[in-house]
Amino acid sequence: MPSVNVSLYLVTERSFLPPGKSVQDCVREAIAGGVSIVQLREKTATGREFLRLARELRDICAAANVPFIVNDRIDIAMAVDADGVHIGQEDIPLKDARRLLGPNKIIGVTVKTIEQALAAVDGGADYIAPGVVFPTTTKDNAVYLGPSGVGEIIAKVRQHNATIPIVTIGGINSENVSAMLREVEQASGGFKLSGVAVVSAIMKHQDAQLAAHALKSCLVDNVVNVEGTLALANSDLVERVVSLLQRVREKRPFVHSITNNVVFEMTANIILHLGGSPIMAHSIDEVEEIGNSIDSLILNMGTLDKFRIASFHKAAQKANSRNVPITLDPIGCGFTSLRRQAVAELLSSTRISIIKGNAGEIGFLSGSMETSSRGADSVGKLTDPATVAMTVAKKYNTTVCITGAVDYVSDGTRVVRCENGNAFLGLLTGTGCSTTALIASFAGVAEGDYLAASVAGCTVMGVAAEMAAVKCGAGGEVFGPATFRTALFDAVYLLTAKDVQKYARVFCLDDK
Ligand SMILES: Cc1ncc(COP(=O)(O)OP(=O)(O)O)c(N)n1
Ligand SMILES: Cc1nc(C(=O)O)sc1CCOP(=O)(O)O
Repeated sequence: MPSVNVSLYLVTERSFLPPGKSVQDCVREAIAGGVSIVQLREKTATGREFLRLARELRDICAAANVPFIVNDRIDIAMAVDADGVHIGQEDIPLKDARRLLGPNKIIGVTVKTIEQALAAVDGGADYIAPGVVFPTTTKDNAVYLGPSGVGEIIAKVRQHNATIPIVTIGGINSENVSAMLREVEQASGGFKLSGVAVVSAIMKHQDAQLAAHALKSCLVDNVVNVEGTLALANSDLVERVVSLLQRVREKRPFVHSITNNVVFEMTANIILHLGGSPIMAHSIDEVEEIGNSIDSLILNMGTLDKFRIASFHKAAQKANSRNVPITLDPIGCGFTSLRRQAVAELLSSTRISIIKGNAGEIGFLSGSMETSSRGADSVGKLTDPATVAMTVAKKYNTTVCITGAVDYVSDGTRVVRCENGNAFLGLLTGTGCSTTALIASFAGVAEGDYLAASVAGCTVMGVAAEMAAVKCGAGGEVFGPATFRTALFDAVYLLTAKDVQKYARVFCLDDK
């Protein structure tokens, strides 16, 4: 039997599907997004339902030339002539499964220990699945191995001289997968995983194709036999980010920040580490003069007062007169009447090149009732952030960037999804303002392409966060948000064009 491609393995769970979506549609979309193998796992289905679903999914998978695997039920796998089965340590033993299915069917085995892994290899399994690699709520009481535990199993299996595909499972999503793959490779002494298996990261997604695509793009070069760099992201956009990064480092744009008291030092440093030249000044007595020589202006509405508002207007007038891009970070703009009035006045009297905010802030500007602000924090969720970004961009004739676990950027015509990032970013105050500072630095050299500048800012922050998060765990230098901050700033400073090309996950949503 040729080696099975387990690079992106979808395991189904109907109860996770968004309302109105069928498991068949989800599987079709996921295959279009790059899933390489599908397993039907429906623990609550009756035997008949399971059989019917198995038949339908077998046909969908066969049409796409993707192997179709049945979880646990060898009888159903045989009845529908599936490509194979997946069994756990409590299921029918591998030896009996092989006797029933014959040599030409795929048998995958869950393993939790090195002993179980070697036994499955010696018993003739076609792939093994050590896990869970991260805690998951999809399966109760799953034994947690962590990336280091998975790495140890891979090391022992490879030292045993086995080339069997190894796929891990449990709590994997597009935010944690890149870092996890690198950690596993490190812990195994340099052996890569053959793939990742996911349930919720695809099944819960409104757009399973996009979800699969995002995961798949993280596998490039990090998983055995998944090669290439840009094919899965929008390569033109990635190249634009690379060229903006080079331009910032060559031209050192002079970026003026009128920003909040919490992030003064952080903003100056992130601009400096990227390659720009920061100036932090908010006195009304000098902002106009400073405006004579700057390349980019940031108006950040945190810790707002009437003096800062007056400085905003004076600096903005000067910037508009010189065609210098202005990036507005409307912190908590719907939260108090001072902020509501300030943002309304600024947007009606000033040409703003980019508005960068969280869902609560941009939701407020769109008139949406789905989100609100509690101070600087966003409350609630936008059902369709891509459309909200586009609506606000059109309304204010600007470029809009909504930051969150996934960022959306729109210039009113196009929408781009930026998927890099890491959960640590949410634990460190000021990372949103730092993204604004990166965007503004790129805007200073973007020659009017503010969509690209915004995508560049979000992507650099996201990729740097992923690279910093790799240093978390056994033997690493990141223990929590404080050490993450140091690693993040270093990652921005050290970021190369190659890193961007390898890790950027940016997608132009051309159906908008
Ligand atoms: C790819 C993959 N890995 C692991 C499992 C878990 O299988 P098992 O241990 O049999 O547990 P249940 O799925 O039966 O709950 C899997 N299904 N697929
Ligand atoms: C089906 C399954 N088996 C596991 C094991 O380790 O044996 S973990 C798991 C569920 C993984 O779901 P999610 O991708 O949503 O975390």
